[in-house]
Amino acid sequence: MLLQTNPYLYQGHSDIYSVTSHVMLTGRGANKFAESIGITMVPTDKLVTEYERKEWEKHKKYIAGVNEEFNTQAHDTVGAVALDSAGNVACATSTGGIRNKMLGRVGDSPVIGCGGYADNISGAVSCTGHGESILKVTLARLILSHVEQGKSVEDASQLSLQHMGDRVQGAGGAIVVSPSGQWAAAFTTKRMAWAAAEDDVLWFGIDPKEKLKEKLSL
Ligand SMILES: NC(=O)C[C@H](N)C(=O)O
Repeated sequence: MLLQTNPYLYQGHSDIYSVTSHVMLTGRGANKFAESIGITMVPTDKLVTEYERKEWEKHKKYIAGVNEEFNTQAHDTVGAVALDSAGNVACATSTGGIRNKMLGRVGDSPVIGCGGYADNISGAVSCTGHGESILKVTLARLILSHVEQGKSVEDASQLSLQHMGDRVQGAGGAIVVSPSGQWAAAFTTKRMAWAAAEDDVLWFGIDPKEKLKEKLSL
């Protein structure tokens, strides 16, 4: 399913290599490509829920609202990072973006190195939070640069989120996994719902410093 006019990142799609060596398409070109590989097109209004329509009515002032909101609240981005038994890492980031954005706004989520990054040398990251801030500091790549310089995934995430707060006053969160299986879920927003499956244990949390665990029945 493709939201019309949304940027469509198709890196990793199995059909891409037979079509082009580009890694990102947007707008009309993305729609044409999606159609050509059989992705179902739906009208934009079919993706608008009643709840979101009401929230949009409430938050019509973009400039005043958006940064503060991201600095305090959790949002709707869904991210995943994974490591397989052969040592391959992967990331995925999907978002509804932000409310009341300008036509043409591109957030961090589809931009490589910002909303996500994966490299078998250093690991995989998926980010959430204030997109403009994440773009300015290239958050996903920044975290992995710290990992490449010897920091643990936990320290690398904390340092990078701290840097984003200091330099551009933006809040956010990240999940990270390294090729050796170290992982972290870090955030500077008030809350971030996260979970991690490691062997037969499920780790999860939502508030700062919360780290609960449950044995999985496999
Ligand atoms: N909920 C989010 O994380 C929003 C996303 N990062 C954006 O700014 O588009």
